[in-house]
Order: sequence, then structure tokens, then C-alpha cells
Amino acid sequence: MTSIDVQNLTKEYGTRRAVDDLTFSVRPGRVTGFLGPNGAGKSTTMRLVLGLDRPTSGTAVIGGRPYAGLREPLRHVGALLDANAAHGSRTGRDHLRTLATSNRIPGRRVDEVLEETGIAAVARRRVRTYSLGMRQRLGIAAALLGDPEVVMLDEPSNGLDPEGIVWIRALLRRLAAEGRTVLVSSHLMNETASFADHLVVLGRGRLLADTPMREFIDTRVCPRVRIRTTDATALTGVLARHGHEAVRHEAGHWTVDHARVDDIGRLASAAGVPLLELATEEGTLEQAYFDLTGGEAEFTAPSQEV
Ligand SMILES: Nc1ncnc2c1ncn2[C@@H]1O[C@H](COP(=O)(O)OP(=O)(O)OP(=O)(O)O)[C@@H](O)[C@H]1O
Repeated sequence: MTSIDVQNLTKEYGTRRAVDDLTFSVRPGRVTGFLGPNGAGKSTTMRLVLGLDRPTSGTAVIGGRPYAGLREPLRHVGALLDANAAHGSRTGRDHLRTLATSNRIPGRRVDEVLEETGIAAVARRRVRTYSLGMRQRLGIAAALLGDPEVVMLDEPSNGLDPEGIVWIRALLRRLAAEGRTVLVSSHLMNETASFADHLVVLGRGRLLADTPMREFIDTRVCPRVRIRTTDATALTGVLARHGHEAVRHEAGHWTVDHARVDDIGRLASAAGVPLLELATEEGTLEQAYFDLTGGEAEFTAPSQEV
């Protein structure tokens, strides 16, 4: 099985260090989400792995070999970096046929990936007439063309409609279940949470985290208990007597940190507090991500009151 291995990778553009001594591996059989604020170095890292740029120092290899050393690379690595990579004057089908021919990929794969990505109906139209979502699907079709063991996608959900978002989620899960190595960058935290098993997070070119997703969330965000009641005074009273602090939210519900739903339920029941809702609120990837990357963003808008 084929891993992507990045070792002490550094890339400088003039005096700017886009990638700073990065070391991590992307393993087969799982989807690895690649996260980080704008300018963190995700695309640069992907370009270095694909041999589209030369590192200042360090190495990036696929199955132990640099991309440039792979024969018929599309049969090993499929990548989507830029949805506008296809020539606008070509049809989608011709674009894929050219890629297939130069990588000795059987012609039937062109029709298969056109079907799989849902663009068979527009395959004979020129790419310049495609919407962003159609271009994105064409880029994904190109990535899948060689039936590769390694798939790298830079923001694949960009421009996709709701049906497309559901489709890409299932596709990524399937590729990983087939034992492929799947690296996907995204700025959409809910999306990433829905497909990733593992996360690699960058900030200002450096590695901030390389952990299973569940662990990433659980170590940063404590789950809390969420409660709705018709008698807030009784609720806060009984909780305070047992050392719990309840926090009121604008929507009308309460939350209690560092508590278990069973304990809070028993206390409320024993005190006769009427409950409309009692649930565990798991931490989200978004909360954990902000906890880690606060201060790592290079470009931020002034904060706004929510
Ligand atoms: N060709 C280039 N010449 C000069 N600087 C570059 C070049 N490519 C990238 N950079 C710089 O390298 C840094 C990392 O950029 P990169 O595009 O890799 O980040 P990213 O994490 O993919 O960001 P985004 O989420 O915005 O796509 C940025 O500061 C960017 O301006």
C-alpha cells in the first residue's frame, strides 16, 4: 500500500517561508483532512508532493519515490489542485481522452469516470461553457481516471451543489474503504468532519496537528450537557447546590460543562425540575479547530459580535 511521506519539507518564496520543516505521513485506508488558515501552506505542500514545485529543502515521496520518478503518474496518483486546469476550448471528454492516452489508460475509463462524476451529459460541451461545479467534477474525473492508489484533492467541494456535496462525501469514504490513500484539503469544517478519519493541520507553514479526528476534537473541546426547562430557578438552584454551573444561552437553553448527562438527569429528576430537553453536546471540529489555530491565521477580519 502506498503512503505519502513528507520529511523536513521546506519551501521558501524569496524571504517568505510557505512550508516550514514539515514532517508527516498520509496513510492508506483512511481519509486525511488537510486543514489550516488561508496561506498556511496546504496547496504549496500538495504542489511539492506532485513535483510541480521544487522544495528548498526536505523531501516529499509517494510510495517511497518522488512523483517525478513515477512512470505514467496518473495510474498511481490522482490530484485535483485547480478546477480551471482543463483547456477551455476542449470538450470535457477530449480533455480526459488526452490525459488517458498520455498515461496509457484504457479509453473506457473516460466514460466510466464521466458517469461516476455525473458529467456524462455535458461531456461533449467545451469546458469554457462549464459552471464551476462542472469544472470541479471534471477535475475529480481526471483525478480518478487512472484508478490511482493515491488521491489528493484541494477543496473538492468548492462550487458543488448540495447533491454534489453528498456525492463527494460518499466518494471519499469509498476510496478510503478500498484501501486508497486520500488527502483532502478543505475550509469547511462540517464537511471535513463528515468524511475525515484523520487530520493534518498546518499554521504558517508548520505542522500543528497530525491526529485521528476524534482525538483532535476530544482533547480540545469538552462535551457538555444541554438542558431546556420551564423552571430555570429550580434548575440552577439544584445544579449550584451540587457544584455545577449552568450557563444560559440566548436560544433559551442551558449548558453545563464538565458534566455527564446521567448525573444531571438524576439531580433534576430528584429535585422535581421539569425538563423539556436533556442531551450531551459533543464538541465539534469547528470548535477544536479554532481552539488550535487561534493566532495562527495570517489574514483575519476584525472580530464581530455574534
Ligand atoms: N508562487 C508563489 N510565489 C510566492 N508566494 C507564494 C507562491 N505560492 C504560494 N505562496 C505563498 O505561500 C504561502 C502558502 O500559500 P498556500 O497557497 O500554500 O496556502 P494554503 O494553505 O493553500 O492557503 P488557502 O487556504 O488560502 O488556499 C502564502 O503566504 C502564499 O502567499
